[in-house]
Amino acid sequence: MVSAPNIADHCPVIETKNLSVSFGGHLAVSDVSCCFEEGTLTAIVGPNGAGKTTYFNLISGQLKSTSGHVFLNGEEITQYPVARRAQCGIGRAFQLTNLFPELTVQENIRLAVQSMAKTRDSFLTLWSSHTELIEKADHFLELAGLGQYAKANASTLSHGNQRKLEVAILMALEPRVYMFDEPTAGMSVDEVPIVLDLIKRVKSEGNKTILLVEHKLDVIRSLADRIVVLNNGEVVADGDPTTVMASDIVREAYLGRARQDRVGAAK
Ligand SMILES: Nc1ncnc2c1ncn2[C@@H]1O[C@H](COP(=O)(O)OP(=O)(O)OP(=O)(O)O)[C@@H](O)[C@H]1O
Repeated sequence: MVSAPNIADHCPVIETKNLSVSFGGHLAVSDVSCCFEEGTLTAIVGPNGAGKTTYFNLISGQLKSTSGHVFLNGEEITQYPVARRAQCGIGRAFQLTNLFPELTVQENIRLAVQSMAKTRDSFLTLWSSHTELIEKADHFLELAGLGQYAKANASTLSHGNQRKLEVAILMALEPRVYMFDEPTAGMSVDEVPIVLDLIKRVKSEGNKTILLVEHKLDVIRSLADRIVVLNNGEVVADGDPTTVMASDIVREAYLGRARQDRVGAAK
């Protein structure tokens, strides 16, 4: 067993050490060691099949690693199941699987607020603070720009509004680590800014650690403090966005830009 990082010196919020998983001999994530600090937003990028979602699954607990370790605030959580990791503060927005489609938008958020309150308070306190719970749910509802849909069933919302609701639910759960997997996928151009603003709002709290799997360069540019590039399950670049995006190998192979730029310049 690998010893936990030295908490006295410095302790990243999330750390993966030599993390690997293979599927029938295919190494989908290969020996990935990365630290993610409080107050930062890291974009995990790479071509299709690079291992981004698999790496996310290993951190949030959906998948068990073949080898390696995951730490949260210095505590080893490698063997913890998903629910325990969530209780410890890892929050992940799935592609709409977190929603209760037959409940209203307001009820969906209220459930999240309520589950947070339950972990903190007794039922007696809960009962007396019922109004406070609703007010808090409405606060997240408004933040997500979903006020007008409060009484609508979640299943009746557009895809974009369902994604917003998902982010609002995640915010209501107040995790320490936010994991977003392509949060704007399938959204119309005018819906994207609301989700980006929500993520910026989380970021502005300054004490959250945000991981984002994303393909869209403009989204990465507007949000990321750091980019980690995966290819064939391995980290091939890691650094500040300007440096990583300017790197030829990354632009050409993983972001698909260098060739386009050259073609554009030659015209
Ligand atoms: N449950 C699984 N069983 C077998 N192979 C898997 C499984 N999950 C992922 N893989 C394989 O692992 C590799 C990494 O997949 P992953 O979904 O993590 O890539 P990705 O970078 O998220 O890709 P994309 O950008 O297309 O979503 C791929 O080759 C994929 O086929």
